[in-house]
Amino acid sequence: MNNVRHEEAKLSAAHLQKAFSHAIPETAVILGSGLGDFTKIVKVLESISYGDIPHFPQSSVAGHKGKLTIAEVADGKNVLIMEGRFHYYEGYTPQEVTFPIAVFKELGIKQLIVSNAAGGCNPSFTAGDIMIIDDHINLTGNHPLIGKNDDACGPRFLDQTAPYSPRLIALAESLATESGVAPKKGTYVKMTGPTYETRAEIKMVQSYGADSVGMSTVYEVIMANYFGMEVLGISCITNMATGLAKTHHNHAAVVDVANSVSEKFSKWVKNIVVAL
Ligand SMILES: O=P(O)(O)O[C@@H]1C[C@H](O)[C@@H](CO)O1
Ligand code: HPA
Repeated sequence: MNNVRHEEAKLSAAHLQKAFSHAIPETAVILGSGLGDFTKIVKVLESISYGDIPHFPQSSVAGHKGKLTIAEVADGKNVLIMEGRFHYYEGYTPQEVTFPIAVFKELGIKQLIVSNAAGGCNPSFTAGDIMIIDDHINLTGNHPLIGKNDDACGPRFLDQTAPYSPRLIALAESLATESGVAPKKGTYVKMTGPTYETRAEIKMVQSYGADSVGMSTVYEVIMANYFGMEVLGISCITNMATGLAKTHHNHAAVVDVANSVSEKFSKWVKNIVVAL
């Protein structure tokens, strides 16, 4: 089996190009759990439900709306927004999780801003912090590029020296203060979920250098790297990770904290998109 569902991605992209009345922007944003309020500070132009896009998977997680939206961030500057993503723990294969990225490639997306809700593993963090992802660890035991490689799509052996664009990180940092954020920077570890981690697992990932831990993002970033997109990754630290937190975890609390930082996160991301 091919690692990229190229023909299906082409069909989805062709459908979207016809269905959207606006031109497809060059920048896309994936909104993590509870970060959907980004659409409230931009001018939404039009949306298409995932269910109406051929071959697209469906979102099943609270805090993930399940539509693809074109919005205006400034005069003449639009962005494509994925309101909800797909997770490995939902039963999707890594190829299904990253299918939207293959569609983005067909749509001509050049920059991808990917966000998530995550647990903080770095003891200097607190819930409500925002972290620029500057590296990641894939601890899932699976990988979206496994399968027969089509060299026309991307290389068989993909370099991962800088999965997150130094240019976009510098841009995000330069716009932080005026956007009202003081971002941390660090390494995001992707576990499969759907359980939150045990105390021992968090000790293990801390020893690996993890600053945040979550259940998404990395497959999407690998696929975007494969297609040569520039990637910016942002974790919203919704809770301190297991063993560092004073309370037990639950998804409603994760979404609540993400909602509470959503305003400054959104302002920052909007400023970044405008500056691109
Ligand atoms: O989609 P993201 O990574 O933002 O969502 C996180 C990980 C799980 O889906 C969920 C756990 O609360 O939030
Ligand atoms: N662990 C994994 N995923 C998460 C967490 C966490 O503590 N918080 C939000 N998403």
